[in-house]
Amino acid sequence: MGSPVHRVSLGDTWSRQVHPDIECERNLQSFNVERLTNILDGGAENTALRRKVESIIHSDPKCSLKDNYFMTQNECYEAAVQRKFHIQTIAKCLGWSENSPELFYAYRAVSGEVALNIHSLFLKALRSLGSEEQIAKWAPLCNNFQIITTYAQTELGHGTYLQGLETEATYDAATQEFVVHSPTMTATKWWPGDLGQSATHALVQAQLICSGARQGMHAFIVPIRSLEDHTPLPGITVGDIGPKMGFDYTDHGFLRLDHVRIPRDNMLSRFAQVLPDGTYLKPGKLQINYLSMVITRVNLLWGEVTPILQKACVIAIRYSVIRRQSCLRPSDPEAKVLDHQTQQQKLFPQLATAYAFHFLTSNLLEFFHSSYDAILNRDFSLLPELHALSSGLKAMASDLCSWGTELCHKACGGHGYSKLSGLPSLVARVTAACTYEGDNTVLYLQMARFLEKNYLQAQASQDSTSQRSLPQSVAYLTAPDLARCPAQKAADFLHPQLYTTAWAHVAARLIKDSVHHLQTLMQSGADRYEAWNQTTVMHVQAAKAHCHYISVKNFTETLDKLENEPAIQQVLKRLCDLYALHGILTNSGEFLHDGFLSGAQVDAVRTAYLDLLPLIRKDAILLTDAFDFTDQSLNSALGCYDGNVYERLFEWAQRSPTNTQGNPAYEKYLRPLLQSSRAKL
Ligand SMILES: CCCCCCCCCCCCCCCC(=O)SCCNC(=O)CCNC(=O)[C@H](O)C(C)(C)COP(=O)(O)OP(=O)(O)OC[C@H]1O[C@@H](n2cnc3c(N)ncnc32)[C@H](O)[C@@H]1OP(=O)(O)O
Ligand SMILES: Cc1cc2nc3c(=O)[nH]c(=O)nc-3n(C[C@H](O)[C@H](O)[C@H](O)COP(=O)(O)OP(=O)(O)OC[C@H]3O[C@@H](n4cnc5c(N)ncnc54)[C@H](O)[C@@H]3O)c2cc1C
Repeated sequence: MGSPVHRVSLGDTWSRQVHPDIECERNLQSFNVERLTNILDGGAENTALRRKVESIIHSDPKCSLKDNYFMTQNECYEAAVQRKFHIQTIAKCLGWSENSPELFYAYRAVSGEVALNIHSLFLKALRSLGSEEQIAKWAPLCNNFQIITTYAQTELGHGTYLQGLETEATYDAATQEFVVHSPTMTATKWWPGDLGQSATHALVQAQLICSGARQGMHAFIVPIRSLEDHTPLPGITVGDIGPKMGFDYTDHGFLRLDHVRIPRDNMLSRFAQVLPDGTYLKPGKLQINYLSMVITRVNLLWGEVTPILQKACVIAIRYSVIRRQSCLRPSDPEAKVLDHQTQQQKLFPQLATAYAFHFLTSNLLEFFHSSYDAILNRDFSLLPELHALSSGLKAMASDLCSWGTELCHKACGGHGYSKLSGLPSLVARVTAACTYEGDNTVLYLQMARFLEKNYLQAQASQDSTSQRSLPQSVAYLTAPDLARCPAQKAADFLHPQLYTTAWAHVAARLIKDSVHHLQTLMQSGADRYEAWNQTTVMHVQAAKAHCHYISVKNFTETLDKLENEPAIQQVLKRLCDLYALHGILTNSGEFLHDGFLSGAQVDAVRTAYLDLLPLIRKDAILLTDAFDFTDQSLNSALGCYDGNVYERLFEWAQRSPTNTQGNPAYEKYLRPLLQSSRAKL
């Protein structure tokens, strides 16, 4: 069993007791929390390893997140570099390698708040786009931090439309070099993380120009700062882009290149090559150069986006059993706010989503691992499905995690607005995920294009004798469809088969409608481009419904695998039911539209949904404990395991420099103001 000592980890001398209002929530365990933690970790041995790593990291004060909330942007950055440095030192001592679970757990322990995150993204890009020789040359330099790297793709003028990138890499056969150049102001690289103050090398995505022909976006390794004294190299203008909504600990930067020469070998050449004489060997499809984005989208969902919502749920739900407000009946003591039905209705769908996305992203990661090696070896058969899934699910997960984290912050009332709750920084961080690594609308549209193609293929194979099977995630497009939902009472909506089929029905209808609308516009004379733009709102809706279907189906399949864990299966089934039904209620128009559900059936969904809330309420704290975040990684005065919210909030506020530095405005403005009014008293 994980001892509570592990979780009561802040070690505050005044906090020896767990608050009785949270302690009583843990008295009646309807399932084994430790076992659920093991399932979430992918095995008891992983839980043990994670806790071992956490105790190493937390025992080093240099890795602490304490007082982060009182720092300026520069102080945050410096502290994040210090944490990175110390984690690397520990990793070196203990032999934790680049992609080891130990390093992943170490970053989780410090909530990912380290500098040089994009350095790892560079490595992932190198491993996917670089030749074996290039990997052998550059990876060890990165791993040993002999160089610090960034991924410089986005420009002032373009982030989404990669074909519009303006940075040029022109091959000079006479010297066998590329000349990398920013021809315009808008070609300036803008946003790359670790670029502002840290990186010595950038992976610059630029338009390859070879023998006068433009060949599209390719990746080039460009040295940008001296390895001697860190000053910008000739031809390089580099700096920080200034204050942002969040991510203070990351130095997002800008970069201008003035005819910077790099050797021919610095173009990553797993899929495309320029020979010494300037002959260009095509990679097949240009978009294979986008592979590193697929990898990053999948990894970010697992390592960044989903854990943020999980943490927000832990903080808001723990706080909601300590916070008391109003009496449910006049004679009662004040109620825990979590006992208000509306509070449950705010928080439990977020908790259900956090679990749904944990299992969903874990599955996506598995699909990624099973197809990645084949892709590297130029078998691209699974790439379209992987690209569509990683795009669509990135968009859905970051949208819903962002929405849910914001809701958790609002559900904590005034204290949720304090940075000391930990929630504002989580909101700021997860909001960025809706934009970075591809704007969500744009990514939904990538998924929609895949859906359109497969829908048309499904239609074609129905009309012909040759049946070509569809990718697994869209196989339902050929399955028989019910026109009406057979449910007769609320309890019928608690059958996973029933609500999964309902989601499949809605997704298939929206895909069909969007494709038909597109075709109708084209038949009436619009060209494909115009017709596509006129139907993109419908395509996004269809892609969202499809992603929702995938997530519901995945959650139900996860439950099926838990047959040997009946208590855990039962508690997770409630979350799965809630996730699916919440989705139906918030999109009820789509289910009513063609009469698949009647008004009475939507009422029955609502009844089933509301009946789930008190059942989940009993287990709510245990379900948040099961995520097993340490207090240090939560870094929240509201969310600690022991529930001593008010004492901690008060104590942390005392540490604000504002309380010790004196008030410079007093002498200059307040005193004169007060004194001028005193004369009139
Ligand atoms: C890591 C560990 C975590 C731990 C915790 C760390 C802390 C966490 C810190 C936060 C870290 C933030 C890190 C942010 C780092 C950035 O933000 S880096 C910059 C990311 N930028 C983007 O994502 C740009 C988005 N834009 C795009 O991807 C492309 O421009 C678009 C939207 C796909 C369009 O491209 P296009 O060339 O116009 O292509 P398009 O005509 O749409 O499609 C042509 C074909 O290519 C296919 N295609 C398009 N893209 C792809 C692709 N990627 N693959 C395969 N096929 C593709 C299409 O499906 C289509 O196929 P067909 O239909 O023809 O069969
Ligand atoms: C915190 C953070 C970290 C980042 N880190 C990096 C990094 O390390 N390296 C890097 O290179 N970049 C990085 N970026 C940049 C990021 O990848 C881009 O901002 C992102 O890809 C979105 O592109 P954009 O800014 O050009 O948005 P735009 O495309 O200009 O989006 C503006 C609006 O236009 C809409 N739009 C654009 N195109 C279409 C279309 N085809 N169809 C419909 N609607 C459209 C969008 O939906 C959006 O509403 C980072 C950004 C942030 C915020």
